[in-house]
Amino acid sequence: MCSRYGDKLPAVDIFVCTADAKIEPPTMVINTVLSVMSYNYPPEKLSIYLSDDGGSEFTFYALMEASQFSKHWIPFCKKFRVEPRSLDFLFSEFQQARSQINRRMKLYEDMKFRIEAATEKGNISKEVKDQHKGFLEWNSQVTKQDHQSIVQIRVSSEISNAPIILNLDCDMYSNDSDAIKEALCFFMDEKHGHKTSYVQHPQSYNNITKNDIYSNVASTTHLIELAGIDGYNAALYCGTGCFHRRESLCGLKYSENYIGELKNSVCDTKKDRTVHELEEGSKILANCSYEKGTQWGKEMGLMYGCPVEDIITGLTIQCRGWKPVYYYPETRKAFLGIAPTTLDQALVQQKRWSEGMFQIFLSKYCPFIYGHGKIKLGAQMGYCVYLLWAPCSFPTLYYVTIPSICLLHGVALFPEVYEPMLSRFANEGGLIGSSPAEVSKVRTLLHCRTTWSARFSRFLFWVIHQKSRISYDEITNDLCPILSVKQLYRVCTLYCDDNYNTPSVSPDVS
Ligand SMILES: O=c1ccn([C@@H]2O[C@H](COP(=O)(O)OP(=O)(O)O[C@H]3O[C@H](CO)[C@@H](O)[C@H](O)[C@H]3O)[C@@H](O)[C@H]2O)c(=O)[nH]1
Repeated sequence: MCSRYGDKLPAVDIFVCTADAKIEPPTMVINTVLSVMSYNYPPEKLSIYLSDDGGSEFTFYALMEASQFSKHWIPFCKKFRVEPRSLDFLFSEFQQARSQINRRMKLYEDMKFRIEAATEKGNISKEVKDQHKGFLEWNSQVTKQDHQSIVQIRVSSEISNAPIILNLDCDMYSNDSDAIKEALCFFMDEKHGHKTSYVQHPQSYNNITKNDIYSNVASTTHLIELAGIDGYNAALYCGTGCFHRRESLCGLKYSENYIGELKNSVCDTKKDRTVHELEEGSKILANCSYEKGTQWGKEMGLMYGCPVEDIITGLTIQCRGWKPVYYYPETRKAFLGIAPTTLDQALVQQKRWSEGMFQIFLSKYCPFIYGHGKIKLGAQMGYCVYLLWAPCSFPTLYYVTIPSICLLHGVALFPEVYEPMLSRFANEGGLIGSSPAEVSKVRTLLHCRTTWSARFSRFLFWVIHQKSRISYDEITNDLCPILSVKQLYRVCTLYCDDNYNTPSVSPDVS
């Protein structure tokens, strides 16, 4: 792609967001930042932003360390084509490559030690603080909830204004250094590229446990549901691992006249302004009060006011006429994150998601209302697979509890079999046309005083026999592995009473 488009490749802004230095350790955050800094992409076209809602000076310090470390790390990655470019992962997984990476590993471990020691102590030494004037922003009045502006999306419009934006959670590192180029293939497609608003990657994890009891792999979601909904041009925006077209994210409506040129823009304003001027200008934009009375959070940028702002944002973009793409690369996942591994983490996450999605269903953003006439019916229904997670928990709960309890207590799950039903089953089983003696045998079978499940099992066995016209011996010896009738047979023999003793001899069915 670089050789084909050369200088015409668009600039890309990458946003990593973090919120709490305790839950999201600064070393993890810089792992993500360093992994995206080392993309195989012209460095002058890449701008990386870290949004720290918690305003932690430890994260700031970690970034400062990372910027020093990157001078050793990025050239090394590019020279030896290291994959993936997440330090923690690489150093823990590829012990055999130690000799090659020993020097970087030592540098990294020293840096990690310094950052962790400062975080643990809750204090950054004066010596370190003197190295960067940024530390002056932190004083005794600064708290997690109330601090000066750090970075917001619209800030990048002041600084780099790239036409493509990648947004990432801080625990989601880049696992494929060519991911930007792959995503650009969609945006730069000559036929359909101009309609593409975003390219969403699945949310995959690198800490999947052996039994994956919280179902973090989510194969059904990733390989079937999201891919299926994409067939209706309605890829869901999942909040991370997503490449956006800046214009569509900032509220532009798609129209047939839209050319969709990805201008290699570096904001004009940047050229004549000093770093200090840019910084001051950005602070105004980043302040929460900037968006009061504007369309930010309503029509522009991410939609606020809902725990799953990403789903709503994706829906509104699609309703403005854009066609997003869901991309599941088969060879190498583009991003890997950290999945919840304990019950409380999993419950909190699932509860927040299902609550937030049900809120959307009940709000004016319900896809059947908001999306009516704007997106396809299949897409509206596809959204509801997720938006109705919360109420779907009731039937799910029923299916996992009630049948198990019934089976344990020998209670019938289905109504008792009675005469009109029998004729239907008999038809299915090929009994119609059988001799009266045969039919009578089945009747006896169904009405003998054993448990309901035994009767039903015996009946199934009979149906197989009738359908296939082969002997019981053949069924049990040859077809058991395929049809699993052996268990059925056992159940039959166990519950067989005097009225009917099929399993031992093959009845005459001629
Ligand atoms: O006030 C906040 C809260 C969270 N975050 C960051 O947002 C990301 C996701 O938050 P998290 O609490 O880890 O939520 P998850 O449930 O793991 O996130 C998934 O679900 C969210 C809601 O749909 C999406 O926003 C996320 O992108 C998606 O990964 C993390 O990097 C946080 O640091 C902030 O920047 N500010």
